[in-house]
Amino acid sequence: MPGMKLPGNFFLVGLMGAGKTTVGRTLARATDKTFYDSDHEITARSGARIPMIFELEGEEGFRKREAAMIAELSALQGIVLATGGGAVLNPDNRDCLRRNGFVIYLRASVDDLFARTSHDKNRPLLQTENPRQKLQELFEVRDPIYRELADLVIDTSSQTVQSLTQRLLRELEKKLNA
Ligand SMILES: Nc1ncnc2c1ncn2[C@@H]1O[C@H](COP(=O)(O)OP(=O)(O)OP(=O)(O)O)[C@@H](O)[C@H]1O
Ligand SMILES: O=C(O)C1=C[C@@H](O)[C@@H](O)[C@H](O)C1
Ligand SMILES: [Mg+2]
Repeated sequence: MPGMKLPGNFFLVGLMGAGKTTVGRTLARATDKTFYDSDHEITARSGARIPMIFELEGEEGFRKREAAMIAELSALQGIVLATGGGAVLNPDNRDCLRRNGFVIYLRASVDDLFARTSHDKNRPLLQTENPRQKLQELFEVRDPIYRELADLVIDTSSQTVQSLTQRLLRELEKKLNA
């Protein structure tokens, strides 16, 4: 199915470690779209990594940069956008995503999320004594928000990135042709 022509933009949402960046890249390649990652764009433009932005400007400062980035990127055409895990907390961001593309929620269990994030220090919200519990709390708050926003929910448990991408392509084709 590589090179499949699907219309519009795809926006990936989900918690830290859900695979938005990883799956987003392969999905973009398979659909001939341009890949963007809001976290990477914020880092590239500010010249500061995310933990540094949190340190200097607090989470509030980061969220302002994130909202500006989501507004700008979601207005583009023919893209796959991996959003930051917390982007959906802002109703303006949710509106931008809803209006400008097809929203995919990559859903994963807290155990999987923990396993996929535990070796990476680049996520300031998980630099706590008990990152697993933090992920559990974030899951409880955000899972209903991701579900409400999403046009498609994909369960990522026990699935490789390749098989997930193939499944996504099949589901997208079905939905978009329905
Ligand atoms: N389906 C999967 N199976 C196994 N490992 C995966 C899967 N999806 C992603 N990973 C791995 O989990 C880690 C986190 O993935 P990724 O960075 O894509 O998550 P993310 O959703 O973009 O997180 P963040 O919101 O923090 O940016 C990476 O090391 C990636 O290779
Ligand atoms: O879940 C979150 O709130 C975050 C997720 C990451 O993608 C980054 O956007 C940042 O670390 C915050
Ligand atoms: Mg990411």
